Amino acid sequence: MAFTQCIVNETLRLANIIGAVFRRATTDIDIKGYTIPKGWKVIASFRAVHLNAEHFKEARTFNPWRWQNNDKSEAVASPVNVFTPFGGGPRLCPGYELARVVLSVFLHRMVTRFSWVPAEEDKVVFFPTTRTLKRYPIILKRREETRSSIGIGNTADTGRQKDN
Ligand code: HEM
Repeated sequence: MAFTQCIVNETLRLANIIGAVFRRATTDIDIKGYTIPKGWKVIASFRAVHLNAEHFKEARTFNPWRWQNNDKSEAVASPVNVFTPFGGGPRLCPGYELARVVLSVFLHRMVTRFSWVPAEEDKVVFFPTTRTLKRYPIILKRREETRSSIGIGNTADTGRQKDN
């Protein structure tokens, strides 16, 4: 499921359910010329970093191929810790591997077994959390029923090259 991982990464980058985390400074901290005094609360915005064009080329475009083979030509040179959908350090999400497996299996089955069309227009919103306004209603069909009529093969996990 290599390409599925690219889809999962790109989705977590652009539309992660958790946009930021809160921290409290336990001591005075100097960062890039600013001092965060001890006791102050700070918000670490993953979203701001994930959508920063200094770190990701055309950062607001959904481009799962940027993750393929860690293609460096797609990424702007950046430190390794700019992609942090599950946080990092001592409070790193302990469920991150489970979450990735569940997402991957769900997506893989969904794409290879079903086809769908939106049932009505919907919209992604990012505040206070990432979600779709109408829970993205779809009309779902089993692929077995549609494969011959609309010519779908099992190409969902093969990436751009084989999609053409
Ligand atoms: C896409 C799915 C998920 C995302 C994006 C996510 C993201 C995060 C993030 C960013 C944090 C760090 C919060 C912080 O630094 O304050 C966190 C913490 C945590 N997550 Fe997740 N998570 C996901 C799924 C899960 C799952 C499936 C589980 C458990 C089965 C889980 C359990 C936890 C727990 C217990 C913490 C608190 C860790 C601590 O404070 O030491 N998460 N998660």
